[in-house]
Amino acid sequence: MSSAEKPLIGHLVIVGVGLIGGSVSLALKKAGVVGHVTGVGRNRDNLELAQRIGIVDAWTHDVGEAVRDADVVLLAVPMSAYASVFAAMAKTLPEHAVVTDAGSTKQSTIIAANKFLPGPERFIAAHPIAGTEKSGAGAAFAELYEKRLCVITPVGDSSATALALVMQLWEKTGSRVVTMDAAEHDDFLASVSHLPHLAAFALVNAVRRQKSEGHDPFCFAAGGFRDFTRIASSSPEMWRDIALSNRDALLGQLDAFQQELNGMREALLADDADRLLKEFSAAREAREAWLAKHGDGL
Ligand SMILES: NC(=O)c1ccc[n+]([C@@H]2O[C@H](COP(=O)([O-])OP(=O)(O)OC[C@H]3O[C@@H](n4cnc5c(N)ncnc54)[C@H](O)[C@@H]3O)[C@@H](O)[C@H]2O)c1
Ligand SMILES: O=C(O)C(=O)C[C@]1(C(=O)O)C=C[C@@H](O)C=C1
Repeated sequence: MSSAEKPLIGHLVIVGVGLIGGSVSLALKKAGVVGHVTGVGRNRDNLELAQRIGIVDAWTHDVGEAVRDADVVLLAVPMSAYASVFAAMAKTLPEHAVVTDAGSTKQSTIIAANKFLPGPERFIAAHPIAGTEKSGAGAAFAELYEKRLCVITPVGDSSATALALVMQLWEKTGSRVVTMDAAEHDDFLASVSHLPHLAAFALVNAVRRQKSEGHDPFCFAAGGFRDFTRIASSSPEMWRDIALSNRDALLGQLDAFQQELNGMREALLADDADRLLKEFSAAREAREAWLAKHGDGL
């Protein structure tokens, strides 16, 4: 970007400068499409770190002040913080400013925007389907979204200009943008993201509860346990919020998963080798097909 050129986004305000918000800033800076980035958060140490490592150019604890001359505002906070963040920016958000987010569930964010944001038509909900089990600005990296999907869930009265800008923003992070209905998004993510996290937390707890004196099953855990449970190292607060904000879809997925486990239990109880083999083979085939098609991200 030459000094005479106007960047795609003059002033970007990121509320929640953690893994996700920090990585958006690093990616957009790397792409040369953002002028000035202000970070908003609660934790001083995290914000100072974010400035030191070049994620933000300035920071504040005050959402209302930060958005006063924003062009784009990105929410990358836990799901339970949306209502208070939207309410805090309501009075000072300039009319031209566009708002997007990175929350893991989409219906709840649209409901919060409709309730608390003036001009909710300039809120374009988004979800980059990329992450790690780590949290905070120190975990952010510019390449997180490269070759990953970003789902955008516009609604009927979404502003066309806001939608175009938000699509460009996410494309500039390196992701492939797809648009989808918010309810459909929440149903899909309940099965391929939220259920696996609950299953990982539950599995670690099941093993943890088996611990007794002189007998620690964790001593014998290796690659299988490590691969299955990496995501159980994720932020408990973040996952509490995601689970509650997609409660109904997740309850449906838990029921379906329990049925699968019951089927395997029955087969085992009945020494039904054929049924076990059939179930294991079908799962392996489905996973291999997924890896072949989407294993590199898209
Ligand atoms: N981690 C992932 O893999 C992943 C992937 C995609 C989307 N998401 C979603 O992105 C969002 C952020 O996740 P993350 O992994 O970056 O979490 P994070 O914990 O790394 O960062 C969140 C930041 O928000 C700050 N914060 C909390 N409440 C706030 C408030 N009221 N006002 C301002 N700042 C506040 C925290 O201090 C923290 O710095 C969540 O909604 C999450 O569901 C996460
Ligand atoms: O790779 C991880 O650690 C993740 O959990 C990332 C992951 C997921 O794939 O479930 C988690 C939450 C999101 O909203 C999107 C992506």
